[in-house]
Amino acid sequence: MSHPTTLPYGMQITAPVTADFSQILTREALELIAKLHRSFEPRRQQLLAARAERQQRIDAGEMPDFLPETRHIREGEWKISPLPKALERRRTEITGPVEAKMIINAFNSGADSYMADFEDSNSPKWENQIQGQINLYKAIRRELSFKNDAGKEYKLNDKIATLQIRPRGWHLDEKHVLVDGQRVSGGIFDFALAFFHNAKEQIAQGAGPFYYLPKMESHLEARLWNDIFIVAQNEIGLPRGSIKATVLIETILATFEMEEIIYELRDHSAGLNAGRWDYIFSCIKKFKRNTDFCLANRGAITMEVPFMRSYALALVKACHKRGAPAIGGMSALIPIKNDPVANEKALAGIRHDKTRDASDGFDGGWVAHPGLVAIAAEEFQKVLGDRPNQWEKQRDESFGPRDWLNFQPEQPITEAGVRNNINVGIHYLGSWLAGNGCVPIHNLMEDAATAEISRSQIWQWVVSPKGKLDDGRKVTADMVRGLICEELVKVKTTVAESGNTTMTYDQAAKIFEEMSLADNYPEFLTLPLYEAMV
Ligand SMILES: CC(=O)SCCNC(=O)CCNC(=O)[C@H](O)C(C)(C)COP(=O)(O)OP(=O)(O)OC[C@H]1O[C@@H](n2cnc3c(N)ncnc32)[C@H](O)[C@@H]1OP(=O)(O)O
Ligand SMILES: O=CC(=O)O
Ligand SMILES: [Mg+2]
Repeated sequence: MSHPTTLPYGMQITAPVTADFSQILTREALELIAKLHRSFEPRRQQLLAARAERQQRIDAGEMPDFLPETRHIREGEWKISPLPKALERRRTEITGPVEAKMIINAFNSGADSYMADFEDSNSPKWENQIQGQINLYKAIRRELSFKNDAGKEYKLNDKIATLQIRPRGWHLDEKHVLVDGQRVSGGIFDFALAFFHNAKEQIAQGAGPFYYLPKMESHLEARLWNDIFIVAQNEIGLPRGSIKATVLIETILATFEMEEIIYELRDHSAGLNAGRWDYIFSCIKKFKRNTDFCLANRGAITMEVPFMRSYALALVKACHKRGAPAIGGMSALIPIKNDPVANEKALAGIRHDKTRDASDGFDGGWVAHPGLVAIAAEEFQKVLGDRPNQWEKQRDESFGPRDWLNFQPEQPITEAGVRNNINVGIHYLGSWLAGNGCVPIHNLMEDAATAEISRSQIWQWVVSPKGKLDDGRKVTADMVRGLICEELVKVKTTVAESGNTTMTYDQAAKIFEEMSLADNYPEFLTLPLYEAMV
């Protein structure tokens, strides 16, 4: 293992640092990571411990509600700091993993914004993380190009989307980088590298540095990011408020603290996004021990069921009250090749999703694929016309626990639904272990968040007395084990037919079984997966 860079005092890197990688892993950038680690790691650990303690209280029957101690924030008059022009128009935001071709395609897609993803759609192999940083560094400087095996060349257009970057969540470490013998936070690592190398260049270009912050469960977790931003800006000599960040509301607990989260980040806030897939996962995870709680097949949990709809509307309300953008989430539908009828249906589904979000007051929404940008743009255009956004649209409903904790529907749960969760879960885990964090499966986009739903539903259907199929059979561990064997064969056949190796799929099935049948529900799928990853 070579280390072209002299490492800061107390730092170790346990993965290869090639000559290419050392362009990003520079001494100065690593100093920032070490500084942020020493300043904030104890707080990250306290907040993770607080999550675990709160989960124990919820397991024992406590239900979430608004915090009495932050009432003055919810009732006070305040707004976020003004946003730069580059963030005024976000009708279409494309997202995707940080590989060179996809970065170029996303920037060129015609979307207003591009969220480069080190999180749900990315498998955090060392090579993916560092190569992703190199790719973004080059793209920001218009130096990124790519040639595929057929010789097709990819280059950035003159007009490209505004970049936002999503680092990993608080629960994930970067296991290859240690400071004083401790692993650093994956989120701090991703943020600090991107920020250190690019923030000044982005400011010179008039757009950035902008981030997306995932999977938070409380306003105190948002305060941690805010404090990190303050130190990072100071360290490189940028004024406070140079950074702007959009928080994904994708946990049920964060819904009770939406205004507090915006408040904590108010100098750095670029609003909220409705991260629907992790949100569903979070609802299952948080109330998994409640025998009254059991959701139907994944396909039945749409944005239109009451608990999802009330959360989405409350998010628009919270944002616009505070002068902040409200960005819609992502439909898992993607264009379908070689089946025009199915493709039409998928595109109609996207149109429906974006029409609803635009009419509800969202200022824009996410798409998974360049082929969906124009449709999303058309639907927002119909509602917004010439306005870049609809921040002025105020909603006046009151939402609270009665709406957000009304977890329906509970049926149908079907054998096809059980099989689908198993099939998708194994397929996704196998791809992730092979280094690919976003996969089309059965014509839907699948990523870490959707895979979490699949394994959590299996866990819940086995444990909950309500986990019964529509034909009366109880979902049991034995039933699931049998179906895992059958679905593994199908997954391997599909993967082999698509020309990919099936090497990681037996391990994927084993991990899926452990994760969906363990007595103690594992908090995140990606935690054991990351340890298993070589
Ligand atoms: C829950 C959440 O967190 S949602 C956010 C995280 N999820 C995402 O970001 C989804 C990102 N999307 C993707 O990774 C892909 O669209 C997939 C895996 C779903 C489907 O990928 P594919 O099957 O390769 O799509 P397809 O073959 O139709 O792609 C056509 C072209 O569009 C490109 N493309 C597809 N999706 C994207 C994207 N999101 N960004 C940039 N380019 C893309 C492909 O690279 C391909 O390019 P090429 O023609 O130059 O070779
Ligand atoms: O990150 C987005 C989600 O839906 O999860
Ligand atoms: Mg998510």
